[in-house]
Amino acid sequence: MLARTDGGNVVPTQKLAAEVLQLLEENTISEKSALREYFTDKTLDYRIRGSVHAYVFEVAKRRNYIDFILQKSLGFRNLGSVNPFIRNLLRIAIYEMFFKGVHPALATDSAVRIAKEINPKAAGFVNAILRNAEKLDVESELEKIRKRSRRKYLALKYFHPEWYIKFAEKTLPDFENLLIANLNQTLYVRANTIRISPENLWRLLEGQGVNLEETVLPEVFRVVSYEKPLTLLDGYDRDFVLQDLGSALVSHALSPEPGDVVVDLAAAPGSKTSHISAMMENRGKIIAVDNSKERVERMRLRMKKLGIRNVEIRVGDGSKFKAQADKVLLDAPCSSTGSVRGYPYVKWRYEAKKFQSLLKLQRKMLTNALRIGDEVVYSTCSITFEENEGNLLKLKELFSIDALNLPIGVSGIRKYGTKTFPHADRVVRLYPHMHDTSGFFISKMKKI
Ligand SMILES: C[S@@+](CC[C@H](N)C(=O)[O-])C[C@H]1O[C@@H](n2cnc3c(N)ncnc32)[C@H](O)[C@@H]1O
Repeated sequence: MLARTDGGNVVPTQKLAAEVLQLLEENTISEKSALREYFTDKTLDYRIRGSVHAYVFEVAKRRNYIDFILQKSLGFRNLGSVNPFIRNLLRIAIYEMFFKGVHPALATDSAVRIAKEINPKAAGFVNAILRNAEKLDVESELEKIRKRSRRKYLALKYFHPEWYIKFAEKTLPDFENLLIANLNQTLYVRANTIRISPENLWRLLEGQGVNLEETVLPEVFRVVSYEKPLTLLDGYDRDFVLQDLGSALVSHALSPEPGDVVVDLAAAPGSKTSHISAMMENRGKIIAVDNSKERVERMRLRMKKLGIRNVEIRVGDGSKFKAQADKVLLDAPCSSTGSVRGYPYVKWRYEAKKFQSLLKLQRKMLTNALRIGDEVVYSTCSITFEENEGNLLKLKELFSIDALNLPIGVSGIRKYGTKTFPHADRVVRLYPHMHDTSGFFISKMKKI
């Protein structure tokens, strides 16, 4: 597909997608942020945007497999030493050849043309690498890996890093189903009941070509199909938000009431805050805290568009923030291992050291949450034991755990290596392969 950019030149979408992938590789931002940033100063038709969006997500999802093919095709030269734009252009061409069903000659031709524009010398290189890739017997290369290491093989087969497989196999007997479910995202919309009833939202979206299905929550619908990107529809971030069903269940675990004072300690970009506000009928008070100024600013604009009036937004450190509340939500910063359906790049950014400091931060924030209020909901969009049951075990002298009564979910993990979490049946886990949600952990505790 060809895109006409602001300068009036006709540009292939693969070039735009390679630029977004480069942005993503060079900054610790999500696919959605990279696309938003990239599109800011460009007027592009929504179909072009859609095509760039699809390339970015599909390549990001399979990055290890694509890089495996590229590295084999490069021989001794390291893929990391290739110019970043060219590297991402090559990734796109490999994706087209091996997954999109584009004829290898066509995929190569379009990558070579784009490379020629950037740097004529690079065009020959791109051509040579893609010809090598076309000749590569990927199946037998994979077979060699399978014989050497089952985990390495599964990592390539299901497009996940080895550390993820390691976590998943320790956590779930049927972890391969999770890996498969992680590859396809289901979208959900939540009615902003401050402005619209769920019935009227259904009509509003149906009138714009969206097919919906009911879920276990009356205000949340599963998106079956759509014609135009949901973010471009009338009512987006005003009458409805895009929010995973699992994320919406977290606010139900908190069960806020109209007169409550609630503190949301890691609130941005405000999906749960806005849901809690709607459940409180825009009454009472929510203090929404986050330490990222940029995310807080986005949240501020969003709350305004949603018509929310009972939220006080603060930039602050949730591990030290002082307040008093009836109920506290800590939807903690986490490794996001449950969110890879919607944020595939998360898979390629894990660092063991960062993981350890995240665990410490989560415990500090949870300890502070219990200073602020007697009732705390602790949730993460992570499937690891350490960030969830593991953290609760470490702080167990501070609280008792209340049983949750959510319409879907399975118990937490009781046995993990040498550790035993005795309250597994009181906490809830949600999994992509079981519940068609992001992976979530939800727990509710009372201070003792
Ligand atoms: C999982 S996200 C929260 C999502 C949010 N609850 C929602 O539903 O939209 C975690 C948030 O924690 C914030 N964060 C990280 N460290 C923090 C800290 N020390 N204090 C407060 N917020 C923090 C991040 O900026 C991020 O916005």
